Amino acid sequence: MATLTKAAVIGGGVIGGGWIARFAQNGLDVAVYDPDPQAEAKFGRLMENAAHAFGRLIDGARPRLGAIRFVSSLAEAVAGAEIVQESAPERLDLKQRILAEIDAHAPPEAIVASSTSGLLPSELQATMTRPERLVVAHPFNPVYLIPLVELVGGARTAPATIERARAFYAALGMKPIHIRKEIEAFVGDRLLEALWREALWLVQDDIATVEEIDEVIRYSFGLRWAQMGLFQIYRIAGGEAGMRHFMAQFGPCLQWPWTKLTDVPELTEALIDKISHQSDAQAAGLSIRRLERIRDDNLVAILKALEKEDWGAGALLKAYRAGLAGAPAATPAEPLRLHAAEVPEDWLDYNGHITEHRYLQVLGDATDAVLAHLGLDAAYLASGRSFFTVETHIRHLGEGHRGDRLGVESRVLSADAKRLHLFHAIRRERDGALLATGEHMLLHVDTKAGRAVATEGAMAERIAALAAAHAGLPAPDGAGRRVGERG
Ligand SMILES: NC(=O)C1=CN([C@@H]2O[C@H](COP(=O)(O)OP(=O)(O)OC[C@H]3O[C@@H](n4cnc5c(N)ncnc54)[C@H](O)[C@@H]3O)[C@@H](O)[C@H]2O)C=CC1
Ligand SMILES: C[N+](C)(C)CC(=O)CC(=O)[O-]
Repeated sequence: MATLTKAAVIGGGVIGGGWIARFAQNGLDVAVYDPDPQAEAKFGRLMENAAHAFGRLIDGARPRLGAIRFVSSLAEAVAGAEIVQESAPERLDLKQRILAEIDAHAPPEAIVASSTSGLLPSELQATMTRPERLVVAHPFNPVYLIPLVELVGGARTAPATIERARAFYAALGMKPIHIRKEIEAFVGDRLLEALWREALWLVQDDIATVEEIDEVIRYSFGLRWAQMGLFQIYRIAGGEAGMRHFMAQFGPCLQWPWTKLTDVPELTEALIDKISHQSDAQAAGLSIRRLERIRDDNLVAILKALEKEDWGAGALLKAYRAGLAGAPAATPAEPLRLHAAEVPEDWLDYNGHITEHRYLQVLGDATDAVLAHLGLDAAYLASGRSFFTVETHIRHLGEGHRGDRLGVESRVLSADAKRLHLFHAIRRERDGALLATGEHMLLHVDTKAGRAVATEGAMAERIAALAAAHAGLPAPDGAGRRVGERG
């Protein structure tokens, strides 16, 4: 479980958005400052992917979702924060200015972390009055799935800051690695850049296309790297004689040279055009959002496969999940917010509003999210138990339009051994308008016997805890209403 509870993220783009998701999914309340007026909407789309991925990765017990607030000033965001994650654009002058402002407004004991991909922490902390609390915490995209975070201290970083940061990121299911000496681009990006530089040469010299290079990687060493990295794989490639034999056999070719070494190809317009056109052809019409979903689903599958083998990033995932399962269940007296969706064109009817059955789709997905939250996962289904929805009442209260983001608040109205009575409110996120409610009765069933049976064990405990927490909330307007009733 997270060691801290209040975070601030400064800059909510690709990386800041990933941090917000990882923090909130681990129960931290997150305040965000980003001057872009579109930042919150962009984050909403990223969070949809992150929620989908986290739901698939952690299909059992999960921490409560922390609250996320976009605020209008940096000072407001960092007030009361225990960890501030700076994730603004990669410019030293800008970051120095932002870090000085964070330093002036954040509580003195807060950790100040920078997501920089390569700037030196000693330079970043130059404008800070409390430089000892600055640490580079360099993540990898998507932050909500990739575990590594490189921790790099500057000349004036306190060793205690590194240790606090290490404990904090580890508790989020991440793999913090302390890079002992500060160098530009640290370790991960040094390696990636060497490969990228060589790939640019190969494209420029018409040796291979963008797609062919990606195929070379994903059909060969890409498969090996996820589980054993570089050196251990080469050790095995040395045969029984191991690394010494490998070095003797392949060391000399470093001098031939096989590579263009460190020359950097000039990024001419022609080379940029060539790479962009080849990349467009490779994508074959798949949008960035679709590609993100494919990437995330594959990452989840790889992590889960490694988890079964108890190896590498999978062993880390296993330990993290065990920690979550062992942690006391956090069941605050507030509705669950587990499902969100954006209204696409094909959800609209001839009036230009969301058509009826799409409400049922959103409600059904929200019910699935609640069940997953309660522990309905593949293993539970395989054990021959599930839930069936046996009754539904939908009220249509407002009009949703294309592009609206919908968020669902879910409540347990009541539960007994076999029944689960749910109530969902679908709200438009922009203004909180209530568009529809759904009330549903579900039965817990033995799918082989085809009859309702009592829940048991962890499932029964989680339902009881949630029902007890929600029992303290005021009854939602419209719950139990019959069709045709007034008011
Ligand atoms: N994109 C990547 O693959 C990775 C990026 N990083 C690092 O993360 C940091 C952010 O990069 P991205 O998220 O990719 O960039 P981005 O461009 O997606 O996001 C940057 C965000 O910062 C906001 N911003 C601009 N000025 C600001 C200010 N004065 N105060 C607060 N926010 C401000 C922008 O509106 C934007 O939303 C950079 O330091 C980058 O090197 C680290 C790992 C991977
Ligand atoms: C391209 N990049 C240097 C910003 C990449 C990273 O920093 C890490 C990553 O996610 O590959």
